[in-house]
Order: sequence, then C-alpha cells, then structure tokens
Amino acid sequence: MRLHGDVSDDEEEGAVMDPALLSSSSPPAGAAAAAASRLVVGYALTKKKVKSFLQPKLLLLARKKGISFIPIDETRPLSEQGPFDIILHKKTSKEWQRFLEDYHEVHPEVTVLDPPNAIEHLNNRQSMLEEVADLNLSSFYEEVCTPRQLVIMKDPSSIPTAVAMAGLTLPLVAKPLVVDGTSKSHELSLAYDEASLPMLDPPLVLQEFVNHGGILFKVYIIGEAIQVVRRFSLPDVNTYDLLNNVGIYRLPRVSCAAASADHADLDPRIAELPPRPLLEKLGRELRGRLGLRLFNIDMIRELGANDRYYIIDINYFPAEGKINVSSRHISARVGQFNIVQVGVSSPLPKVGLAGG
Ligand SMILES: O=P(O)(O)O[C@@H]1[C@@H](OP(=O)(O)O)[C@H](OP(=O)(O)O)[C@H](O)[C@H](OP(=O)(O)O)[C@H]1OP(=O)(O)O
Ligand SMILES: Nc1ncnc2c1ncn2[C@@H]1O[C@H](COP(=O)(O)OP(=O)(O)O)[C@@H](O)[C@H]1O
Ligand SMILES: [Mg+2]
Ligand SMILES: [Mg+2]
Repeated sequence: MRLHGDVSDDEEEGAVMDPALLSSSSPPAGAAAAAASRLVVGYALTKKKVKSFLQPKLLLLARKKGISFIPIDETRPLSEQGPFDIILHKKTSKEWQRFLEDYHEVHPEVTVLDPPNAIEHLNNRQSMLEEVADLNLSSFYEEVCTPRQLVIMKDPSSIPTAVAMAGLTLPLVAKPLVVDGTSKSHELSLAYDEASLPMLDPPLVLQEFVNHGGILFKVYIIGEAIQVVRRFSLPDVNTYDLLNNVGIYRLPRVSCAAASADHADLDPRIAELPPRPLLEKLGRELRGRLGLRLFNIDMIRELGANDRYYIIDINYFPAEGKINVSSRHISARVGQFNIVQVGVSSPLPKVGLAGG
C-alpha cells in the first residue's frame, strides 16, 4: 500500500479541512468520489480509529492521488458494496473473518490489509513477541531480543513462586495478556517487590523492566516503508528505587501521549536512533514472519549496552497520525507523567519521568 509513502513524501504543512473530503464518511457522496477515483479503499474501523486515521490532511493528499476512502457497512454483504481495490480493517472476529474469506473467493483481486488471523496474533502479548526470538540478524553487530517474560493465566497467589522458578529479576512490568483495543488492555503496572506480586490481576504477562534512558523508539512499518520516531518512556529504575519502593505502581500511558521526543534536548547516546540498516532488516523479517504490512514495533535500547535492543510491544495498524508530531507540543507534555502507586496503602514518593 503506497498511501503512507505518499503522505510523508508530499507532506504539506497546514492543510485545511475541505468539507468535500469528509465524503469518505458518508456512503452516497463516498460512492460518487469512488467513481472518480483510481483506487478505492473500503475501511472497517472503529469511530476512534476513523477519527485518528482519516484526518483532513490525509484525505486531501489521497484525493489528489485519486484515492478515495469508503466506509464498509458491516451489516451488509461486502459483495453488495464497493467495488473496492483495498480493504483496510483491524478486526479479528470469526464472523468478520468468514465475511472476508467469502468476499475474497469472489474477488481475489482485492487486497485485504491484513489477514485477520495474522492481526489476531498481535492481540496477545505472549504470541506477539514469539517471532522476535527467531529473527535472523546474525550479520548485524547489534542484538535485538525481548525482555524475559512469564505468562500468568490465573491464581495470583502462585506468582511469587512462578517468578522465582523462572529466575526473573525485579522490578517487573505487568501487562494484561490480551490487547483488545480497550483502555484496560493498556493498564500496565510496575511491581517492585515479590511480596506484592499476589496483588496483580491475571491473565497477564510479567516482563523484566529494562533501563533504557527514558526514551522509546516507535518503528512504523507500512508495506516497505519504515519510519522511526522517539517517544518519552518510563524513567530508569535505580538501586535506591528498588530498595525504597514496595508495592504495585500503575503506569501512565506514556507511549501514547502526543509528545514526541524527536526535538527534545537529550543525551545523544540515548537519543541516537537505531541504525537504519538494522531497522530495514527488522521490518523485512517481521513483515514476512507476521504476515502483516501495517504495524509498529516499540523498541528500547538498554542503558549502558548501546548495541542491545529490546522489542517490548508490537501493534497492528497503530496511530500513524502521530508519526509527525509538532515539537510545539513537547514542552506542555514533558514532565507530566507520574507513576501512581496502587498496591499498598502508605504513600510513597512518586517516580517522575526522565526529562521531566
Ligand atoms: O488511539 P491512540 O492514538 O492512542 O493509538 C493507539 C496506539 O497508541 P500510540 O501509537 O502508542 O500512540 C497504541 O500503541 P501502544 O500500544 O500504546 O504502543 C495501539 O496501537 C492502539 O491500538 P490498540 O488499542 O492496541 O488496538 C492505538 O489505538 P487505535 O489507534 O487503534 O485506536
Ligand atoms: N520491559 C520493559 N522495560 C522498560 N519499560 C517498559 C517495558 N515494557 C513496557 N515499558 C514501558 O511501558 C510502555 C507501555 O508498554 P507496552 O508494552 O508498549 O504496552 P502498550 O501496548 O500499552 O503500549 C512502553 O512504551 C514503555 O515506556
Ligand atoms: Mg506500546
Ligand atoms: Mg501496544
């Protein structure tokens, strides 16, 4: 799909809302627009996603390129709609899967982005990282791995023993096992001590926390195009924090905040982007292994180990609208993140975000 390349190549600052462009959200006008288009993209997305993805700027560029976006009515057979050249979606239900398969049998020429079963693979924080272990990056100096992790399905009381048996080192990041687009599936917490682990709420993944200088790299893979941006992340945990903090701390959603770290005044060793050839190889390998063309990788670089990267999260059809975030947002956002303690009753010092 060449849409993304089109957008970043022809980036136009200050594109204004053109009412005609909103035709993409109304079927009759959309059908008229489609008639004049060279490429018709049918989409089945949540309202939230439509709002964040189909922004006026994208629609303006798409229209210039002869591309139109038509909403799919999921209550009607696909064959009665369109015709589409591409179907864009982020749905994995069995019913929708059958719908798409039936449609594809009749219209094999239509590109479906992407196969629902491949998308589903990313809806579980254990399976999403499985392919990273098999990556063939032997020709690179850098190492790319995942933090050591453990899946807990039930019985919170068994967590301390399971953690000890797996040899995981505290602190641990606890992440809901399933990622289903709800805000709950992004409610993460940090566990500092073993005794507090039974307070966690399975099913979840427990992942070793990796110090990374408070900066995260969001690597966007859109077909063959790759784009990387820096985001502010969680602060490092030092020995003092480990000795003085107990309990479970709810983590803020730092990565989804609008603040890009691309123009902030950072230590160059922390700010340095991962090498381009590494990202290109990573993108190619993961695209093939995951069978997906539209996703992003959240990557961190271990503090003090400049050649070791960890992939901590992979998201299908992420918020591409945030790739080019203006630097003017930064000063308003930096420093507003706090880690809020939820697991013990006595108040403990809050841990601020690096750079804040
Ligand atoms: O809604 P947003 O703008 O916070 O975007 C979410 C992404 O935030 P980010 O790219 O980090 O800023 C978010 O990325 P993270 O998981 O926060 O790294 C997901 O891609 C999320 O999709 P889902 O809820 O997992 O289905 C994305 O949600 P949708 O765009 O699918 O609604
Ligand atoms: N193992 C880890 N070590 C250090 N920080 C982490 C780790 N896992 C997650 N984080 C931090 O928590 C944030 C959210 O975690 P992530 O796995 O990306 O979940 P989500 O799907 O909700 O974005 C990351 O952007 C990063 O700042
Ligand atoms: Mg993430
Ligand atoms: Mg995610």
